[in-house]
Amino acid sequence: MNGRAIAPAAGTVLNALATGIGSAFAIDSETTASVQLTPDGPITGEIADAPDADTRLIERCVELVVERFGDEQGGTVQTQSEIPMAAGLKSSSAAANATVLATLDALDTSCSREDAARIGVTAARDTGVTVTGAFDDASASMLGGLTITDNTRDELLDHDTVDWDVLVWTPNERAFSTDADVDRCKTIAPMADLVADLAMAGDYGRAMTVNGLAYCAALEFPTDPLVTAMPHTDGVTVSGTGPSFVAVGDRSELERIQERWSTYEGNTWLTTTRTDGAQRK
Ligand SMILES: Nc1ncnc2c1ncn2[C@@H]1O[C@H](COP(=O)(O)OP(=O)(O)OP(=O)(O)O)[C@@H](O)[C@H]1O
Ligand SMILES: O=C(O)C1=C[C@@H](O)[C@@H](O)[C@H](O)C1
Repeated sequence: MNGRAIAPAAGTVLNALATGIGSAFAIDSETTASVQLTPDGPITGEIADAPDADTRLIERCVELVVERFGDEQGGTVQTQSEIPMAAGLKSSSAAANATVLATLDALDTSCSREDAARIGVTAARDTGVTVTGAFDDASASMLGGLTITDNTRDELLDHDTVDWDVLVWTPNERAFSTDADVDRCKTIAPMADLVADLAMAGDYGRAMTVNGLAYCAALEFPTDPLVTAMPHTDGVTVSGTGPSFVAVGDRSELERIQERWSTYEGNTWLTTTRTDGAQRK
């Protein structure tokens, strides 16, 4: 009873910490989960190249799928990831989605992709790795493309296919979502409402940039990456609760910004959006 699945990372259009409404888009960097189920026994997890990292999220994902679709199986789950952990690129959503699909694969069963994402969101809430549940990130990673969600009800408000080049800057430091100052984020709710209106109207680039200005102020991230990129890109923002930044736009313009962002410490890389989402392998 073995299963395997992959799920992509995502970048932010609208961070949901202020109002519960969020929006994210899948990008081409992924996490692989492998699950081996046994007739009984405990469920244990392992994260490749991160022996000290917290494995409770992926263990809870296996547990929830077994509770709903299995027969008290135990087993093991391993993740291997290209996505830097706690860097704002939705590593937790990708790990949860890949693990849920790999467990369904091992049980030789299935459910709708939206429901599979909701199981991962429940696991994230149960293990305390999220503030709102992050159904925005989970749905973008699971479905591919761009999603807009109401995280207070785990409801999909919109799903769109986007085909963008994406520039990412990932500084060396890490920022766990649950360490973010949620009260400060709530003070920028009027700007989050504006971002939601822009995103619902399909004006994703401007939505991202307003999100970036508001959340860099609230979470005290630098605004220089935004100001540098703004004249040359369609949209730029701090992603999630940071510290990564993402910009979208014309490839040759992004290459110019890449030169500027490469002077910052950390890793700057060009990628694309992903329309295919999470998949069994
Ligand atoms: N590859 C992975 N395998 C297993 N668990 C992971 C993996 N990546 C992240 N996690 C879990 O997610 C937690 C980090 O979640 P967090 O939301 O802070 O990061 P993120 O999803 O990268 O950030 P953001 O939500 O801002 O994009 C880790 O402590 C770990 O429990
Ligand atoms: O933990 C959370 O609830 C979230 C974390 C970030 O990724 C945000 O971008 C997301 O909107 C919500």
